[in-house]
Amino acid sequence: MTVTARVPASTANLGPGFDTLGMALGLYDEITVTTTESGLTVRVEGQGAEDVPWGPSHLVVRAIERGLEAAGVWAGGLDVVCRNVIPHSRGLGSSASAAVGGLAAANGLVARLDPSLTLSDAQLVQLSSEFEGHPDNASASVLGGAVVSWSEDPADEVSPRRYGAVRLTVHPSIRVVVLVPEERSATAHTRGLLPERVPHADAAFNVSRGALAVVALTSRPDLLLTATEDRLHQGQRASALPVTTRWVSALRERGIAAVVSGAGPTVLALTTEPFPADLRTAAEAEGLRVLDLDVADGVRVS
Ligand SMILES: Nc1ncnc2c1ncn2[C@@H]1O[C@H](COP(=O)(O)OP(=O)(O)O)[C@@H](O)[C@H]1O
Ligand SMILES: N[C@@H](CCOP(=O)(O)O)C(=O)O
Repeated sequence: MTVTARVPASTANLGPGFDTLGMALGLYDEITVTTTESGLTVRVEGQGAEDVPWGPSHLVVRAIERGLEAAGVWAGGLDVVCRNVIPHSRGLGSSASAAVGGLAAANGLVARLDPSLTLSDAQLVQLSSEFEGHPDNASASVLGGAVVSWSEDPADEVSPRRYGAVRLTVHPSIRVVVLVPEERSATAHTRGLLPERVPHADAAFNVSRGALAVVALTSRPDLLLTATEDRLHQGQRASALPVTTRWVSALRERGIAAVVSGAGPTVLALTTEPFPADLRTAAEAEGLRVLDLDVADGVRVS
């Protein structure tokens, strides 16, 4: 049996929605899994091929195994081929896409073996968020569109944290542009820069902007600039992301709703107009890749 999962990248936070809002983006990794008699073979092409392990500790392999285990299915052996397009450690959710892609591929195998065991989207959101830790990225790659995600504290010490998400339909006039630097930034590192506590006024500020972001994304794109303001994470991470911070400010000064994509360093710009040619030229001259992307649907398996 062979299945292929095509999984989109994602952008998390969208400014104020720290660990909550996300959006699936039209850059895709493809994972092809074939069941074999025994053993494991892994081949990786494209982004990260030289960096990730080609064996049982590979994120995609671990996610496939987790998906099979969750469905109660066992495979004698696996051949896994990853064709990666999503850049790693740039704030485009590559690790969440790897988790979602592996789980979805496993689910494709399960569906062929016994359709009654197939995992639902809600289970995929739960498993991928548990697995990777960022429900804003993971649920966007599962469900597509923009998402509001949440988590609930476990009832006891042995139960897992519970995750949920709903999909929002993004207003058709919203265009997405990302500015992707060459330099990497590990999410774990920039999360470490965040303070334990935040002032109440800043929390209230982000509550208003986060709620407004849902309105702006779905029906009032004219509110995007205000709706993408944030006081909870971007300023706190700025020292680790000087180029990103400069570009976010420069775009916002031109009236473009720009934010740090996930934990950075990519810049996400949401516009209703074509991205200004002078800014594109200037960003490219600094070595940033400027990509116009579609808002994507969720992971698909064939
Ligand atoms: N497709 C993949 N296959 C295997 N490992 C991956 C894949 N994508 C990401 N990873 C792992 O996740 C790390 C990046 O995760 P992270 O720092 O959260 O950044 P990102 O914003 O890209 O998710 C990579 O260095 C790599 O170890
Ligand atoms: N909400 C998380 C999102 C991390 O996204 P990534 O694409 O940078 O891994 C955070 O801001 O830490």
